[in-house]
Amino acid sequence: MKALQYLNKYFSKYKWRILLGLLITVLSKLLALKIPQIIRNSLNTVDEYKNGANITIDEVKHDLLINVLIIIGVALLSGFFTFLMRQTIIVTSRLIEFDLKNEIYAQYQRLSLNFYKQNRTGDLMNRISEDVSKVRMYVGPAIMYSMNMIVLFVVGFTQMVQVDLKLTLYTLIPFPLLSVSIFILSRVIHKRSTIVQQYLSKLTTFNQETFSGIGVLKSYGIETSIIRDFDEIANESKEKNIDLQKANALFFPTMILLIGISNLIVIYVGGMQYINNEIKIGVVLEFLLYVNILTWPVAVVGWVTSMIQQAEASQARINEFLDEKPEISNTNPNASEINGKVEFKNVSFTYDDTNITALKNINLTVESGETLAILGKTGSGKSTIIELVARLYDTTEGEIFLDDISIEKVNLNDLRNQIGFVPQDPFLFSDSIGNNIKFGKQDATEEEIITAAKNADVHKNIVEFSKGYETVLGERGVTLSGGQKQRVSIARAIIKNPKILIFDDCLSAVDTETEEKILSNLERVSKSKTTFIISHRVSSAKNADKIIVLDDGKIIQQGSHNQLVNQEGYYKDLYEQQLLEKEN
Ligand SMILES: Nc1ncnc2c1ncn2[C@@H]1O[C@H](COP(=O)(O)OP(=O)(O)OP(=O)(O)O)[C@@H](O)[C@H]1O
Repeated sequence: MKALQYLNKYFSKYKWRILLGLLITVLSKLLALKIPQIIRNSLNTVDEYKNGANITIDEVKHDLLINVLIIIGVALLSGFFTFLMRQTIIVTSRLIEFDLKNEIYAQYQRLSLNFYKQNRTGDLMNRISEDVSKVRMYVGPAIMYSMNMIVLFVVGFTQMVQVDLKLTLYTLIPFPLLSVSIFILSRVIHKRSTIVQQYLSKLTTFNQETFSGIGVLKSYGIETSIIRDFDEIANESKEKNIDLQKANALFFPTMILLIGISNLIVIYVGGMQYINNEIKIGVVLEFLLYVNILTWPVAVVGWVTSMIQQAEASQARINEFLDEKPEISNTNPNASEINGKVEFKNVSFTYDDTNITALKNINLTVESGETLAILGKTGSGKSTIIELVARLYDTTEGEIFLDDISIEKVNLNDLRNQIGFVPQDPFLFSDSIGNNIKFGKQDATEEEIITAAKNADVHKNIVEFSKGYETVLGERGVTLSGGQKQRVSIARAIIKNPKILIFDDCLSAVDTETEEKILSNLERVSKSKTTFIISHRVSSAKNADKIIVLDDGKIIQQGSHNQLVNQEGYYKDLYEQQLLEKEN
């Protein structure tokens, strides 16, 4: 129950609703437990009349009629209270479910990029949907049925004792046995439901990955082997579910058996007591009704216990993510003015998960408004440099300064707001092209969207679609080519009008002619902005104020285009090779 303590703050938030629910439950059960007493009195009256008591048949009929009317009234009122009980407690559980989902979602947004690299999307989705549903079963139905059970037991037991202590004790003989079986079975259920939950996550992750990579799967023609893999996981998941169901299924027969024994005890012991004139006949019927009223709450004990066990397992999984501290966090609550001068001083960086040192003792300065081009072989550390500028990671050694202030002391929101980032593999949302561009500036006008698209040289393509900027992209919409995606993504960065622009190899999918056009537009747009261009082409780098060449995380060359083409090395070789390709 430790993990579930996390929910106490929500119980405290909705305490009045829950208390009202509790009050209504007490009232409803008090009324339900009146019925056995009324029936006992009716039967006793009939029995007394039969045994020659001083009472007329009309008085008996009148008594019975009144009792029938009271029973109908009590049943109706008890039903109404039961309705209200569901309305208060189940509605509260939906409110807590809503709050918890929002809390998890907000935490997901806070967590750093590294967290997403270490955890699978399917797992993240499972915790916010499946696990939260399991927790809701605890805060709603489980609590409602527990309250129900406690009230019925406390009130029912008190009434039984008041009527006859000896018969009560006999009736309750099977109950200790019941508690022990519930304890043993609930432990088994807890273990098995944790395993079932893990398999569910595994299945969701598997599905999510296969659907995202469906193009690759089909092009490699490995559908059959994927179906086999799915079948294997689904089969294991099924086996674990069957194991859980076996334990669940044992509950009801155990309960029914023990309740049946109680009924037999009431008939036998109560019958004997009646013969010995210790009790009246109505009491036997009253006790049989009590046992049957208590049957339902006892029978659901198993179900409730398993709901609580599953909720405990799910909440523990949720807490794991809620307790996660974002690796990158804002340390400066005050606004930061950003001009765009970036300086790396002895910066080294090692990725935690792979232990790869991607950058080794980097020193460089990019003045505000300057353009830096970064070249180098694949895996040489180019993307890592700009990931550090955007503070997606913090340096392992050395320091990065933004306008002469340590980047870790700059307000993180202001930093990110002043960066227009075009990643290597652009991501577009399943929304219209216009909205995808507007993502960079929510209040952008139509004119601004068009200008940005023109600067990214994608306007012509967009207007060719019948719905123009309203064209919906994604799963059920139009699929853009790699080059078009890159250019929409560039338009999204430009429209933001940030102080720092970052282009991570984002012209790789366009031809050299389009590249030239975009670059000359960018030169105009990015005039007063600090710009980072990562590329494998000299054509993208040649106009930059500074160029650096990386190799294995180290800067091996730096200077302007003119300086580097006159220097033996990677840049000159690349330049000559690409010149040759162009001529051919
Ligand atoms: N998220 C990550 N976790 C662990 N290692 C990483 C991660 N990202 C990159 N690396 C490793 O760091 C090194 C530098 O990668 P980086 O992406 O910076 O290279 P790059 O020069 O941009 O390559 P490319 O031109 O292929 O994009 C590589 O060895 C890479 O495998």
